[in-house]
This record gives sequence, C-alpha cells and structure tokens, in this order.
Amino acid sequence: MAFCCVRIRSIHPEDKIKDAKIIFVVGGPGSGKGTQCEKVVEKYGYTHLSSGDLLRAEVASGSERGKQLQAIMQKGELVPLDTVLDMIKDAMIAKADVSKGYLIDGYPREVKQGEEFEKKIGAPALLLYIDAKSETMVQRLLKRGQTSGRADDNEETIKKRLDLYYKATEPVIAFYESRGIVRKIDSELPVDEVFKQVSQAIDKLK
Ligand SMILES: Nc1ccn([C@@H]2O[C@H](COP(=O)(O)OP(=O)(O)OP(=O)(O)O)[C@@H](O)[C@H]2O)c(=O)n1
Ligand SMILES: Nc1nc2c(ncn2[C@@H]2O[C@H](COP(=O)(O)OP(=O)(O)O)[C@@H](O)[C@H]2O)c(=O)[nH]1
Ligand SMILES: [Mg+2]
Repeated sequence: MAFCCVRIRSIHPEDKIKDAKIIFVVGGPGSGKGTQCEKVVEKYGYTHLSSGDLLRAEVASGSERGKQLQAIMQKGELVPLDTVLDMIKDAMIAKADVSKGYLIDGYPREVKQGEEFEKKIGAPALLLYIDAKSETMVQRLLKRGQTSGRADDNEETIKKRLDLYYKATEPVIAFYESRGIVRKIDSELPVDEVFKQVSQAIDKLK
C-alpha cells in the first residue's frame, strides 16, 4: 500500500538564526566596544546587540524584572545568565530577516555565558578583544559619566566592574584563543585607528 507522506516540520524561531554570522565583542568597561560597534554597523550592516543596552531598556520599561536588574547593575554585578541570553536570543530572532550578521557586545561576561550561548544559539566566527589599559578605561568612564546618566558610571561601581572584568571576563578570551578566533584590538589609539584594525579582522571573515 502506498503512503503519501507530508512531512510536517515544526518551525522553531531559533532556526532563523542557526547559521548566522556571529561576532563577540569583548573588552573591559569603557574600552570602546560600543563606539566600534556603531562604526561596524555603518560600514558592514551588521546588527549591534549590546547586552548592557538590552538590560537598560528593560530597566527603563519600569517592569518588576527591570527593578531587580537595576539593583544588580548598580552594584556592578552580573545579572542571571538566562535573563541576558534570552534577551539576546529574542533580539536576534527579531532581526533575522534583515541582518547580515550580529555583533554581540558585552557578552559573554564569563566562560559559562559563552558555553550557554553556543548551546542555545550558535558558535561565534570571531571574537574582537577590545583592549585598553585600566587607567584609560577609568578615565573614559568618568568622562562618559558626566553625560551618560548611567547609574553605574561612578567611581565606586567602575572599580567593581573592572575587578569583575579581570576576574570573570578575561578568561573568556583565553577560552576562545584556543580556537584561533580571537583578534586583539589596541584600543588606546584614536577611534579611527582602532576601527582600521577592526575592519581588517572583519574583512578576513569573508
Ligand atoms: N552580559 C551582561 C551584560 C551586562 N550586565 C550588567 O549590565 C551592566 C552594564 O553592562 P554594559 O553596558 O555592558 O557595561 P560595561 O561593559 O561595563 O560597559 P559599557 O557600557 O561601557 O560597555 C554590567 O555591569 C552588569 O551589571 C550583565 O550582568 N551581563
Ligand atoms: N580616545 C578614545 N576614546 C574612546 C575610544 N573609544 C571609545 N572612547 C570613549 O570612551 C568612552 C567609552 O566608550 P564606549 O564605546 O561606551 O565603551 P564600552 O564601555 O566598551 O562600550 C566613550 O566616552 C568614548 O567616547 C578610542 O578609541 N579612543
Ligand atoms: Mg557599551
């Protein structure tokens, strides 16, 4: 007896991003991640997702979850991994039809965050390591704090964010170095010089 089979495949929203080109942008607070990402968006049409910005948008919405997040961010601590990851994933899916690739800025903050991202979303093709000296980062953040209105751009929280960066986030770079996808960017130079290095790294991806 012949069967006529219609295969019904469930469509998961995740399928839309499973082959996406992903760049992790990692560096200390104030190292210049956001500044460089904006320039990449302009030149390459990538979608920029700053995990910090996504969290701040949730805080600004005034939701109950936002209130809990604000308390954590004000202390310079890390919010629960699943919260950030779900936000990134949803934002990626929302842009899937128009995106040439994704810049994931400020994530992973710790090795575990990277591992979970790969399980739920996919592997990065490149990690841009935006490197600046800690004194440089502090100076930039204090200057940014004069106008940013960010509750965490103050001397006390900056110190905590830097400590956490060296303790939790730097190991992320070593983790991906073993895969050969890390490009170290000297972010002490003027913005356009920094961007030349970033462009070279992205051009090599094609
Ligand atoms: N993956 C992430 C990203 C951000 N945060 C929280 O959000 C705050 C601000 O994050 P972000 O905007 O990325 O700040 P920095 O990287 O410190 O600095 P910048 O905005 O200057 O990039 C962090 O201190 C942390 O509390 C987090 O917990 N987990
Ligand atoms: N001199 C100089 N300043 C920079 C450079 N990149 C960023 N800044 C400044 O440093 C501050 C922090 O930059 P931002 O992009 O917000 O860094 P992020 O915290 O890593 O996202 C901002 O006030 C920028 O204007 C750079 O390459 N050179
Ligand atoms: Mg930023």
